[in-house]
Amino acid sequence: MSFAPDITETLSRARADLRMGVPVVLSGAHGDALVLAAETLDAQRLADLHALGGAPVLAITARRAQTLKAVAYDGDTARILIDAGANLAWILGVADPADDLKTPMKGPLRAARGGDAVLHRMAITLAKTARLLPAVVMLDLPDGATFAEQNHLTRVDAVHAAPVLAVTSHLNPVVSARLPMDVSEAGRLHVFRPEDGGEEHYAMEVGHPARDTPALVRLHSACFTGDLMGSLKCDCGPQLRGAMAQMGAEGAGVLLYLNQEGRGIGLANKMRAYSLQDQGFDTVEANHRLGFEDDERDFRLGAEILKTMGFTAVRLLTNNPAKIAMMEKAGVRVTERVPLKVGENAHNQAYLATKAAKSGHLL
Ligand SMILES: Nc1nc2c(ncn2[C@@H]2O[C@H](COP(=O)(O)OP(=O)(O)OP(=O)(O)O)[C@@H](O)[C@H]2O)c(=O)[nH]1
Ligand SMILES: [Zn+2]
Repeated sequence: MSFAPDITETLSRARADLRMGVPVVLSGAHGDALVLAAETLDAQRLADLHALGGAPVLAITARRAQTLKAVAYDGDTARILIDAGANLAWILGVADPADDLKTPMKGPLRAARGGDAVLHRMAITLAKTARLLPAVVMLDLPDGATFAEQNHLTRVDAVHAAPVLAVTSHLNPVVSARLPMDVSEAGRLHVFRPEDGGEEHYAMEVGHPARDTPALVRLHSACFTGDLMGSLKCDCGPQLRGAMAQMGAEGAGVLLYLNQEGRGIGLANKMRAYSLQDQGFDTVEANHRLGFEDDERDFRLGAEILKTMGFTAVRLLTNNPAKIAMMEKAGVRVTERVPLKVGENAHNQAYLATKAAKSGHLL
């Protein structure tokens, strides 16, 4: 018998630790490393890290490295060398593009070449899934197990973690209850909870959609600013209400409300992206400067919820062909794309044009 956390639970702990600024230890096939998220690093822990000696690096994505004109020897990842004199401001300056234009010269940045970046890549994935900036300070450890034990740190077995990080966590239905709404009095809200301790997602069932014919479905990604604040920078609010209205008018449908704020980068990072957009970058460039891909969402979880609810074919309300492709790949047939073109205004015209030009959205 063991009450010890399994690998999925240990990964969840590691994310929580990184968010708090507590280091974690990654143990791989060829060595161990101490990991700290750049965003939550403080001066004391940085001083402690320097005191350990060795050669710490700041692992960033190739996207961020490109902006900084650093060489990504590891393909999608770059290991930037941290000099003994590097202070917190320098590390944050490399990790966070907020002041790129004000203080463009952070380098020249030197990147590590030898060895591999398996643990670094995994640490960046952990930071991303913890909704932090994708930048982590790392130091090789001769004996990670002992170090973790002595310092009471979470230690992740990277070999076991890799396959877990590659798939979406299984979602369990938690509860559903009747929810009369303005678009339909016959509403039912279902809550789904992932096994990895991540954010819950919701399915809003409108009316009583049949399971044996394609249902009208919308996969909606959370947008606090658009859905709730009436932001004019995007079209999310009108899309949410438009989809609900259409389901109400047809008498049936399912709206999945997926908590993937900011195309999966979280609200804090989305606001960082907005700040870059105010400096003249478009929505895609802003994500790249932060070190993210254009779209970090995983729509497989939407497909999983639909299948759990008994839907195998849908009429999908979207302008995004990537959503259709992901649904089909995940085993949900899309029999029809139902366009959802609402909410264009003077503030979001350029944003919608960028999504059409760079992300393949249908106009
Ligand atoms: N990173 C980032 N996310 C944004 C920005 N503007 C809106 N978002 C997020 O983008 C997502 C919009 O998602 P959706 O409307 O579901 O998806 P879509 O890809 O636009 O596709 P359809 O609306 O289905 O055509 C939400 O998670 C928003 O929070 C932005 O400038 N940067
Ligand atoms: Zn939005």
